[in-house]
Amino acid sequence: MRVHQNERLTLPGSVVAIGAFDGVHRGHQTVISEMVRTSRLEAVPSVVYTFYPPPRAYFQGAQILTNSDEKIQLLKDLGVDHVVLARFDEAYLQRTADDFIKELSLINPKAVIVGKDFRFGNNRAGNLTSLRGHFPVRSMNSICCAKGERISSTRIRELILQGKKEQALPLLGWT
Ligand SMILES: Cc1cc2nc3c(=O)[nH]c(=O)nc-3n(C[C@H](O)[C@H](O)[C@H](O)COP(=O)(O)O)c2cc1C
Ligand SMILES: Nc1ncnc2c1ncn2[C@@H]1O[C@H](COP(=O)(O)OP(=O)(O)OP(=O)(O)O)[C@@H](O)[C@H]1O
Repeated sequence: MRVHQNERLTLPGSVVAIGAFDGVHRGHQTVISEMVRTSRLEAVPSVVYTFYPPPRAYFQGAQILTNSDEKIQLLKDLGVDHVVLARFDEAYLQRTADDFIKELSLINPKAVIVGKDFRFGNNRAGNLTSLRGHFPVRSMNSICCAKGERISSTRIRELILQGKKEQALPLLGWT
């Protein structure tokens, strides 16, 4: 697996999943495994485009579940070919939705996998509709825990803050 920081990745074809992926929890693992499977079917490399620090940590001071090294190792274990680790800072936030679309165009995605409420670009101007104007976009159904709740980094952070680590660990699902 190759990690790209502060450099533009260029590929003739790819399948890409975009998101914070903080904790690389069981929901993320399902999304990424499915993305890797699709990339193999399409015979193109798999790419995870992620941010560090996670946007929620940057904006809301949320606890970070995995530092960048831990996140990279977990992504490697899932069979990902390339990780773009965008440094999420004041300069990055200035990039427009068009800038982001241009950057994604460099990897010629055959599929872009994002959450249903994904926003991108300065002032969160880009959304699923604008992304769909340029690439085939997919969202996955929610992976839920045994109690039926959607697994999320936010839920796991809450459990850890409440001292319920024994409930958080199965949601992270690291083995
Ligand atoms: C190029 C780029 C610029 C962004 N600029 C802003 C911004 O100005 N304000 C903001 O609240 N979020 C900004 N974001 C963050 C997104 O709103 C969002 O948190 C991020 O894409 C992570 O998606 P996720 O929440 O689905 O994991 C930007 C994201 C990207 C990719
Ligand atoms: N439980 C889940 N089931 C299916 N897909 C998920 C699940 N959790 C996250 N994803 C997907 O993983 C990608 C990255 O999501 P993100 O990092 O925003 O996760 P999150 O756990 O919802 O984070 P947060 O709670 O901090 O908002 C998105 O495509 C999102 O839809």
